[in-house]
Amino acid sequence: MKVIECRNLDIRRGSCLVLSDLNLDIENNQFIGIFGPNGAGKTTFMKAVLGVIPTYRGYLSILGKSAKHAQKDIGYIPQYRDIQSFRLNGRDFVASSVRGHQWGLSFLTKNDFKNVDEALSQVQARDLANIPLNEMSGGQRQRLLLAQALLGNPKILILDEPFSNLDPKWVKVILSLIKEIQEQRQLTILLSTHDLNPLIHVMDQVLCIGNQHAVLGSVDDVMTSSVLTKLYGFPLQVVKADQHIFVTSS
Ligand SMILES: Nc1ncnc2c1ncn2[C@@H]1O[C@H](COP(=O)(O)OP(=O)(O)OP(=O)(O)O)[C@@H](O)[C@H]1O
Repeated sequence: MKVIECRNLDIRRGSCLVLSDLNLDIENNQFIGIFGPNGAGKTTFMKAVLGVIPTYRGYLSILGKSAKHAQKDIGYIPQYRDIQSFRLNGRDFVASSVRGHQWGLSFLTKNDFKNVDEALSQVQARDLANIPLNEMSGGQRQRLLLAQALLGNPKILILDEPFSNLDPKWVKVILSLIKEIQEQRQLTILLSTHDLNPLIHVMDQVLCIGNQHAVLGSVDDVMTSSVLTKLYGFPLQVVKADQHIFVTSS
């Protein structure tokens, strides 16, 4: 089943054409790593899928619906969400997004709290329920953001650079958690990153975005010197060694 379908899609931010003539299909239960230079349009693409940026031309279908109508099927962790200074404890923080589509604090039912506790269990964070956010590590807060994204049983998870502030050990921990949840719930995952190496054994395909274009395929097909040189707009070399990928401009 097609989860995301783009046909001749153009996406603009203001007067700038960020993505042009995008054609791609993403199937159900796929883990997609999104890669590309700064400012290429990774966040823009993810926000178009989320239905918060309008598309300019072409066709975009999410789970057979318009992006706006599919919003309830998507869990999202935005880039740079700084929750460090929040005075809430872990459980209240996750609970605060139970009715994410409503303004202000809302009354939560017993069933809502049951769902919050299930989400905390799923990300192995029951022990964080009563701890204030400002006393947690970055990796612990990342678990709570993941718990929030899982509320409402989404079919798609969009994670915008979820590892940017984590050390390699925490990247591994959070990534295994995401993979486990994906397999259990048969989710489609879009995860953007500037380092694909931790994802190599976890993702099904790479979506590389650059120079207004995007290429979707296996790591072997996409992470090549010729594809990256085209998308980055200057000569790049890709070296694969010891199950790692090195991208270099020399
Ligand atoms: N709110 C906005 N209004 C106008 N242009 C924007 C806006 N946000 C981003 N842009 C532009 O859209 C382009 C794509 O930005 P985007 O944030 O999607 O890139 P990215 O690939 O996610 O970058 P990074 O890896 O640095 O996070 C950039 O040229 C950026 O300047």
